[in-house]
Amino acid sequence: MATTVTAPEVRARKGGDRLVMVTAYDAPGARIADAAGVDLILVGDSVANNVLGYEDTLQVTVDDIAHHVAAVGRTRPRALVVADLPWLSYHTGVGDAVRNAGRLIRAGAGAVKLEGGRKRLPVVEALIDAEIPVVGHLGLTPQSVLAMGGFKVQGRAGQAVRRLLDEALALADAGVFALVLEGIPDRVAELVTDSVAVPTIGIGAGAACDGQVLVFHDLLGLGDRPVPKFVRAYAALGRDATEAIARWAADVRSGAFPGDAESYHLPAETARELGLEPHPSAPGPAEPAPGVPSSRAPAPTGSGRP
Ligand SMILES: Nc1nc(=O)c2c([nH]1)NC[C@@H]1CN(c3ccc(C(=O)N[C@@H](CCC(=O)O)C(=O)O)cc3)CN21
Ligand SMILES: CC(C)C(=O)C(=O)O
Ligand SMILES: [Mg+2]
Repeated sequence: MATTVTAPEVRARKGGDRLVMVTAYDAPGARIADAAGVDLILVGDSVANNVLGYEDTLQVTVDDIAHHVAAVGRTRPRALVVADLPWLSYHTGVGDAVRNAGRLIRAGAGAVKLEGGRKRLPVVEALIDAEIPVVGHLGLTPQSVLAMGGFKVQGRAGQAVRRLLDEALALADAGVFALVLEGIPDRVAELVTDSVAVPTIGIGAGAACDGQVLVFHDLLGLGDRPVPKFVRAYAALGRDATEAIARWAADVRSGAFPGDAESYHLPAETARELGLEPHPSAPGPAEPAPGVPSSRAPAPTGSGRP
């Protein structure tokens, strides 16, 4: 069994092999991501948009995230599971923040992520004091959507760039083991990456970061709306899934589904006892005594598939 990726191992990847992080919100998503060999799985508060049908991430609660973290954690992935601290779970005091983060760790996370810079330093320090590894998140921070006036690229003006760099340095100083940079110009992310001692993980932050993160549904083409500019879709699973269900629906309506192969058959003996025609691919004698060898039924003639 491969061992789990740890926060110190992620920290040590600064300037080394690029880090790969993807969101996952449930067990099948986590298994798919882990089988692909990603380093980190993010149980993002973007579960709000991508799974729960909300317009923004402000609607999800610690209960919601814990529920999804538990599903991901049950798959025992090799990747490090990072849980987003949702909006208002760390804004009401350091004690609340530690208790809420602790719930996500007990639900199965190996680290937590929170949004914001200098004003989050007391919380970051308290979490680290409580032995909880923390990932920072700067730039386009979706929990600030109302304050930002929309999902807008950040760090475009000189003063904003200087502030971003200062906040990144302060978070790294406080002890975050990685820093997500979202929705900032590539040159700004490069400046931050070259300045901080911890790995940067970019999303809409250009190619210079120490790693990249994307949302599962965006990467796989599972979303229901246009994706941001920074997404590259490597599959069209939403389209494929709709086509598959439509083909099945047509087979149901035409009677082509289910076929023989998808049906159970009466044992020949029972059929005869009831005066019915035995099915050509019927199994042998009904319910043979355990351990008593029975003559095998003839192999099914057709696969039952078109
Ligand atoms: N499916 C999904 N993907 C994400 O990347 C994502 C979520 N959901 N939900 C939470 C946040 C919200 N995010 C978003 C949402 C929209 C834009 C967006 O439309 N950006 C504009 C930028 C406009 C500008 O300021 O230049 C774009 O056109 O890309 C960006 C990030 C990122 N996160
Ligand atoms: C976009 C990533 C970084 C995130 O925070 C999320 O998916 O919730
Ligand atoms: Mg998030």
